[in-house]
Amino acid sequence: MTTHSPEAVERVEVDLGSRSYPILVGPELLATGGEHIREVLDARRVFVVADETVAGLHLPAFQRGLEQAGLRHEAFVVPAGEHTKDFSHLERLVDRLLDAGAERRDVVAALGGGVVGDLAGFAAAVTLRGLAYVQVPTTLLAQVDSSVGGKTGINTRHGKNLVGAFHQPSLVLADTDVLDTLPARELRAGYAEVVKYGCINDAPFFAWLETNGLDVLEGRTAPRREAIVRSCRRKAGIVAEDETESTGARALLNLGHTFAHALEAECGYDGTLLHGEAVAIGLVLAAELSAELGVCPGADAARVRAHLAAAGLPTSPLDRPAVAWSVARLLDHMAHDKKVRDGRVTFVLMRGIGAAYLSREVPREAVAAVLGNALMAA
Ligand SMILES: NC(=O)c1ccc[n+]([C@@H]2O[C@H](COP(=O)([O-])OP(=O)(O)OC[C@H]3O[C@@H](n4cnc5c(N)ncnc54)[C@H](O)[C@@H]3O)[C@@H](O)[C@H]2O)c1
Ligand SMILES: O=C(O)C(=O)C[C@@H](O)[C@H](O)[C@H](O)COP(=O)(O)O
Ligand SMILES: [Zn+2]
Repeated sequence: MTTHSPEAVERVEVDLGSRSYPILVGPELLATGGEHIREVLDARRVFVVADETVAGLHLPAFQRGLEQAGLRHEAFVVPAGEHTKDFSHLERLVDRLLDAGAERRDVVAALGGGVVGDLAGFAAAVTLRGLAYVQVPTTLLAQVDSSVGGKTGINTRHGKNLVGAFHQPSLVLADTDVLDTLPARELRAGYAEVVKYGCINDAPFFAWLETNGLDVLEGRTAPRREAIVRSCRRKAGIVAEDETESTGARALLNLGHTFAHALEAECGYDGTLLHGEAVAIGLVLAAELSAELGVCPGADAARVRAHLAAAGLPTSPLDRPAVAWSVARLLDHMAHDKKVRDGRVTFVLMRGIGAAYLSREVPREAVAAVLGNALMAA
């Protein structure tokens, strides 16, 4: 086994006063996870939540690390996939924590992708009115986005992430080695959220991705770590400015998501569109809506589409031709967006790559026109 120097691990701080925490990014963090947990928490016992796939691949290494650090632990395995982010699995998980005699000094560890992170984080938020938890993200998406910032929750029949809580983790351990087992489709899906940061407020990062994106996807160590660290820095900065999405800054992280959540809801979370794939299409539609409204150069919208396509991501709902897409139904889903105020959806638009902003002035007809164009066969 290769051993890496401690310098190979980079540290990003999420600065939230008493709720601040570090994100560690680098190799072998599963093996050293127990020690890192001990550095930040006086843990009595660690309840590890993982889905079946991740449990088979990475749970033993994480458990060994906990044992080496002298931490007692217990594992709860949940089914893989978006359907697990629901009331029934939340209830089961909370019951299992209580059956195991959870106490306030126990810690939940979410070992997995965004589904496990959101579900286990929410279970931690509500069990005994709040257990500490650590995020151990194992997908690219979770390492660059869902493990950071404390949004936890589940989907309901009304839509995506509609029940949840802001509950910050005490530590994020992003072990870059675990990405070696991640299927290529999942890796690409996570890459869409990386591109999102470039679109929001980091045009040089977007340009860097245009040059280095394929290296990131192919797993070259330095560019991959650079992309993860830079994404975490961007997200940490925005979260520190507006932890609970109350001033508007954090809503920028929702770029592309008003469309994405509607697309996911329309597919019934059945895996036709992964979250990151829906975000890729959503980024293109948000850029095209901005161009349609005359606020964003068409050339920038074209760059967003071209880069996501070059990364092998879908850029149009028609990339999933088996779905009977309908503009009216997508608009209905958007009406449940959490950014609705007085019945109007707040959109995240772009004045160009790296210049996202919020607008409450987007006419429904413009959104319908962009969706209509997207659903017209090429
Ligand atoms: N809380 C937030 O801020 C936030 C941000 C972005 C996305 N999300 C949520 O995250 C979810 C999507 O997360 P995701 O894309 O990580 O999906 P996921 O958690 O479903 O993981 C994707 C698949 O990869 C498998 N997997 C995970 N790690 C693996 C590994 N190392 N090797 C092999 N297989 C592995 C999983 O078993 C699963 O089948 C969505 O529910 C989305 O809403 C939340
Ligand atoms: O952390 C945030 O804030 C985000 O918006 C990140 C998104 O990538 C993520 O998909 C998030 O779960 C969406 O949040 P929601 O509040 O729109 O459900
Ligand atoms: Zn997202």
